[in-house]
Amino acid sequence: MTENVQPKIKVRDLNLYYGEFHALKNINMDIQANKVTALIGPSGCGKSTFLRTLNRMNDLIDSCRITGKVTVDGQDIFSPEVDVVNLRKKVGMVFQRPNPFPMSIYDNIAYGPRIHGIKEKRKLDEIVEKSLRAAALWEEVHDRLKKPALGLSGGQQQRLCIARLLAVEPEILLMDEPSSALDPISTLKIEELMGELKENYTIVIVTHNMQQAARVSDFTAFFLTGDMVEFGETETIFTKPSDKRTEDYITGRFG
Ligand SMILES: Nc1ncnc2c1ncn2[C@@H]1O[C@H](COP(=O)(O)OP(=O)(O)OP(=O)(O)O)[C@@H](O)[C@H]1O
Repeated sequence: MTENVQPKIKVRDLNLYYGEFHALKNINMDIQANKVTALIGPSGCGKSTFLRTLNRMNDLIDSCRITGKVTVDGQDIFSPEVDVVNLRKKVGMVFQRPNPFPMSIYDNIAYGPRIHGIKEKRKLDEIVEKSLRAAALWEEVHDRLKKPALGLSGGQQQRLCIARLLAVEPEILLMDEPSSALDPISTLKIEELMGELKENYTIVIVTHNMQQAARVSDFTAFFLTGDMVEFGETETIFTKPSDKRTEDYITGRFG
């Protein structure tokens, strides 16, 4: 069956500079909806920089300059009409270290919806439950919602951060090494969760862990010193890469 769907994100001739330093070189990529796309490559190759470009987090860095085009659902994200707050609501991000707010589990999840004007308790209760269920955390925390989020384990905190993100109804989830600070069981839970979430969201993940990329992703992009060397279906990248540098990296010859 041939899929002929519009990519959720299109990246065209993207270049990014930190001052004089050319950190991303002419990147072109189509990111498909309801799939997991993994970004792999050795340290410093530009994976996080690329991920942060997708919701304009690099705007916060003064020396950063970008050329080229990124569209989300056909809309140019660098266009002056784009409201960055709305963009980041639609394209949310989970970081390497879980970063819950120092407040209750409930208030962490309700925080975003409250900012967006939802005040009614019944509605907030509903969002909190739905988000925690979607992040596979509800069963573990439903009887302690008013307890501090910082009392949760690292793995639970990371799923809480995912739930917090889901509460503002994003469409795209950017995950920057979301399990690198977690133990193997928590890592497995996050990986299982990604499999469930992709039914409703488009996921882009940076990972150092090649087994993880192979397990969770549908598509993989291999970066090297700011170039995107190869991009394709994960199975192909891991079994028959077309570039020798990809092969050397995935077989552990460097990086
Ligand atoms: N704010 C910044 N200012 C200047 N240079 C930066 C900045 N952020 C990143 N860089 C440089 O850009 C390059 C790409 O960094 P980036 O963090 O995107 O790589 P990465 O592949 O995610 O690395 P890692 O796997 O180690 O996190 C590196 O050489 C890095 O030193």
